[in-house]
Amino acid sequence: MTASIIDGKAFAQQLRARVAEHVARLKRQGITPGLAVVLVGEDPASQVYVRNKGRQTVEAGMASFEHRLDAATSQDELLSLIARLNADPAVHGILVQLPLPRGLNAEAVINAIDPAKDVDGFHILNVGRLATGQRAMVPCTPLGCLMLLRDRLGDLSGAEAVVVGRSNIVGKPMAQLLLRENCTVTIAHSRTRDLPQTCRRADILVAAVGRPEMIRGDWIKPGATVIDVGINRVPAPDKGPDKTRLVGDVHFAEAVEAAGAITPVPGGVGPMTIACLLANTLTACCRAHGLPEPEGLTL
Ligand SMILES: NC(=O)C1=CN([C@@H]2O[C@H](COP(=O)(O)OP(=O)(O)OC[C@H]3O[C@@H](n4cnc5c(N)ncnc54)[C@H](OP(=O)(O)O)[C@@H]3O)[C@@H](O)[C@H]2O)C=CC1
Ligand SMILES: Nc1nc(=O)c2c([nH]1)NC[C@@H]1CN(c3ccc(C(=O)N[C@@H](CCC(=O)O)C(=O)O)cc3)C=[N+]21
Repeated sequence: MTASIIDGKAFAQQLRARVAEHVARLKRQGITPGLAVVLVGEDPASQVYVRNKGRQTVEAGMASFEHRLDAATSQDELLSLIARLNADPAVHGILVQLPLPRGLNAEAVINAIDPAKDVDGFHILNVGRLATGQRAMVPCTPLGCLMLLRDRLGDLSGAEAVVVGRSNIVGKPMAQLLLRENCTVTIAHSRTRDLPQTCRRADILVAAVGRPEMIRGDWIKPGATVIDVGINRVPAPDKGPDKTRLVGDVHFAEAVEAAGAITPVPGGVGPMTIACLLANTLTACCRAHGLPEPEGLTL
């Protein structure tokens, strides 16, 4: 069996177009959704993401506010920027790019964000709301994965879902969303005793590990739907000296022979993350103005 390739790039483009339509309607009412992105330090990968986010925010018709701070920024300086953004009515969404440089306390910074503007869904209040089934801001990457899964499979009820990875930004919220969808959810991690055998149970396998091509073809149940969240830059000597390419956490060439459907890297989950960030910003803006929320853009 050869898997169908889930085109996250095309799905994300459609989602951004729908967001842009709603934004245009809001602007005719005199409201412009605004997203503030805070980047501390000079991590090259983060700079690329932040630039992409800013560009796509503007393309959707929203206002983009970029704050680039020196790596030596103190916790107090960062917290006072967050306080200003919380108070700014033109800012409906705030994203602090992670990881933060050493010396800064990410937990404290995230929990200082107004939960209503927490478009990453990382604030403890949004985490708790998601876990208890209350209306929350849902983390962008898991939300994007869920949209792809629903589009492909429809009702997920009763499916065996295995999430490899238990980070606060991907693995745990992904597991919460799958549980909400009535999947039977297993969360695997570095202490899982028999990872290959655990993965073989999965009708839905989500890989968020950060280890290039770790998940092999024979770990995949025939016909399973595989969502590869991993973004790993590895050397590509075939392309020339010093060249690199992106690979996921799943060994794509092997997995494509076993799975029913699979997301590629790049062009899978990554573009969905940014599209969901824009959707969350739109949702936050509508909530802030007491307007009805556009349908189908969040849970
Ligand atoms: N496409 C996108 O939009 C995004 C992609 N990413 C990518 O997703 C990947 C995961 O990101 P993130 O969740 O932040 O990563 P973290 O490093 O925070 O978490 C990795 C998780 O994988 C587990 N793990 C590590 N090694 C193994 C192993 N050998 N076997 C089983 N489990 C293992 C860890 O287990 P333990 O807890 O026991 O240490 C941990 O729970 C990365 O490649 C990242 O770049 C991240 C965010 C967005
Ligand atoms: N507060 C915070 N929120 C995040 O959501 C967040 C973060 N910090 N820190 C880093 C991770 C990573 N992340 C990605 C977003 C888009 C792509 C993406 O667009 N990827 C493209 C390729 C990009 C490329 O070519 O480098 C793709 O997969 O097709 C990837 C990864 C968001 N993250």
